[in-house]
Amino acid sequence: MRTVPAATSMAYSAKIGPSILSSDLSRLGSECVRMMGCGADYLHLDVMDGHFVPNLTFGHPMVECLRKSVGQDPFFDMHMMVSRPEQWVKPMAAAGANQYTFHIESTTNPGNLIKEIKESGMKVGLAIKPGTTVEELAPWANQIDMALVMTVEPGFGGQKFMDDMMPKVSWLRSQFPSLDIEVDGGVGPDTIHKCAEAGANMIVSGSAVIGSEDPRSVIAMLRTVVAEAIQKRSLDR
Ligand SMILES: O=C(CO)[C@@H](O)[C@H](O)COP(=O)(O)O
Ligand SMILES: [Fe+2]
Repeated sequence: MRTVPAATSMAYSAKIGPSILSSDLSRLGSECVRMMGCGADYLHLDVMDGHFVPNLTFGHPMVECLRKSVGQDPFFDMHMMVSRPEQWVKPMAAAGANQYTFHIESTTNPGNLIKEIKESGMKVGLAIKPGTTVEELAPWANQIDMALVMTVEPGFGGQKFMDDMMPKVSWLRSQFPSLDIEVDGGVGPDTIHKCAEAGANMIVSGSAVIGSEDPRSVIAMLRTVVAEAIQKRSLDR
């Protein structure tokens, strides 16, 4: 009887999501199309409200236009760096968002928000800032689709990767072997090995991908490193 190779039993896979924050925002639609054409698995869209973080980007009207412009296919992971994330669940779902990733620091009732996001037909991501412990996220891990471990203080692209967040990723991977775990902030060819070894499988990369002359090669390199780490973990089990 044939046995199923361990590698195929892993529930998660390597996915690369460019953060379009560092692109030419006057050409957001074509930048998204360009990233998908370069092999991106999904798009990470950073929503900032000037309150939860000291920077301002865009909201659901922009997402609605983007969806019309890029079509139904690209998966939109909305990174909601906003206070009162409850208020944008329905508008984001209507605008065409696929995943609503909110910060645990921004709400007093994560359980209810998770429920509302699911009822709106979106996947749920739960993010923690560098100062938030992974134990605060853990009670919700079985109810969410993805955990986001921030590797910079949220608010700006182009910051330095924080190595000391990697124990959070390793711990989550050990406790929740099939959970999608995303890292975001300062991730690129120089830092991807640490993320991959710790157990991250969804990789947000802004300036390293967008600022590259060859985004296709950078995306492919990031995916290969993560896929190899996943393969290695599955064989070690
Ligand atoms: O959420 C954020 C910043 O708050 C990120 O998504 C960054 O925009 C990623 O950009 P790089 O750090 O990769 O340049
Ligand atoms: Fe982000």
